[in-house]
Amino acid sequence: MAVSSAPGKVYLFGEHAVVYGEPAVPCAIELRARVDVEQRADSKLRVHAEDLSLDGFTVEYAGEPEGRPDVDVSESLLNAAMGYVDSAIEQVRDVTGEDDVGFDVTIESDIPLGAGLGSSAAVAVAAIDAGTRELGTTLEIDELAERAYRTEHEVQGGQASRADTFCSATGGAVRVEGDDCRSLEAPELPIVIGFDGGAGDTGELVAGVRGLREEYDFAADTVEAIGDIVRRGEDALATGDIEELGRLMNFNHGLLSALGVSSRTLDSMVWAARDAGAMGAKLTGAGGGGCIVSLDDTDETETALSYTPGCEDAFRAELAETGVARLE
Ligand SMILES: Nc1ncnc2c1ncn2[C@@H]1O[C@H](COP(=O)(O)OP(=O)(O)O)[C@@H](O)[C@H]1O
Ligand SMILES: C[C@@](O)(CCOP(=O)(O)O)CC(=O)O
Ligand SMILES: [Mg+2]
Repeated sequence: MAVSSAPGKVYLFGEHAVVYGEPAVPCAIELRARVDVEQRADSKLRVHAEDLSLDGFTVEYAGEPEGRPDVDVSESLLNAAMGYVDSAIEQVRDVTGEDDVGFDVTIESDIPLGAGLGSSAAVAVAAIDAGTRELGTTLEIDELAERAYRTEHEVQGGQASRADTFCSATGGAVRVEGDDCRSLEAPELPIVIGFDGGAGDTGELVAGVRGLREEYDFAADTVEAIGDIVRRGEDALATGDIEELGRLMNFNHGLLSALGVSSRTLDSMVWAARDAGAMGAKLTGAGGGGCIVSLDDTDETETALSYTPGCEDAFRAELAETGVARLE
């Protein structure tokens, strides 16, 4: 058996715009997905994922050729739920050339699903890493990140950036622009996360922004303006100017909101954080529901969020210096 874990992330800046070639700066956090992979004697794929629930069902499912799990949900919901693991295993088969190999896969994760903290990327990175190692191949980190990106690209309907997967594979703060992926020096950041208990569908939200961008020049300009914010944000990170980082995060949230990917609860958590004195607050990830990220070195934001209607959980997040971890 091989076991790997990989971290989730928050976006300091640049989600969505990064899909269209603008830069983004995500930052890995100490919430991890752990994936155990064991080769089977046959070619079946059996996935045990306790945290994955569909309309209240916890799913244990056998992938092809055993077919779909026996739950009463639509095919599209099922594909959204199962797609990342299925596709990660396809990458393992492709990279090793062992097309008929079967696996038992067990996933345990601290990262809420679909909440903008990059659970999909962490699961893809850890699954591909453990799956390839189980077959005796240890991938370089860049190759692992690239393979995990292909998984996100496929499941998100051909629309994905390398940001989440590179960040999860390498850890730390990173900068991604197209296929240029690099690690960044970052000061210690007082990150506080608010979670509304909900989720958004990344593929759908990305498609929504794409539609706006094609329909309206000013939406395309908004995407470019997010790129400008990221470039200024990089300067602020380099000089350790956390107040400026906060102001830029606020601006970034406004533009994401204009692109239609915020929600009432994300907005109310953002405002609760700002009212409590956070230096900045914005949604993180695809949006629609899920998490906000804010910067505050006092306890005020965490406390205010915990009393904010719609906020289910508020917690401080540490930067994860380690990306993929090879545990067994
Ligand atoms: N613990 C898990 N077990 C199984 N699949 C998971 C797990 N965590 C995430 N996933 C996969 O990732 C998907 C969520 O990814 P996504 O919508 O991109 O949101 P995010 O990456 O922000 O969490 C889930 O629908 C599921 O396919
Ligand atoms: C919206 C996007 O920029 C980030 C999605 O992040 P998450 O899956 O919501 O954690 C999409 C992408 O970069 O592939
Ligand atoms: Mg994702």
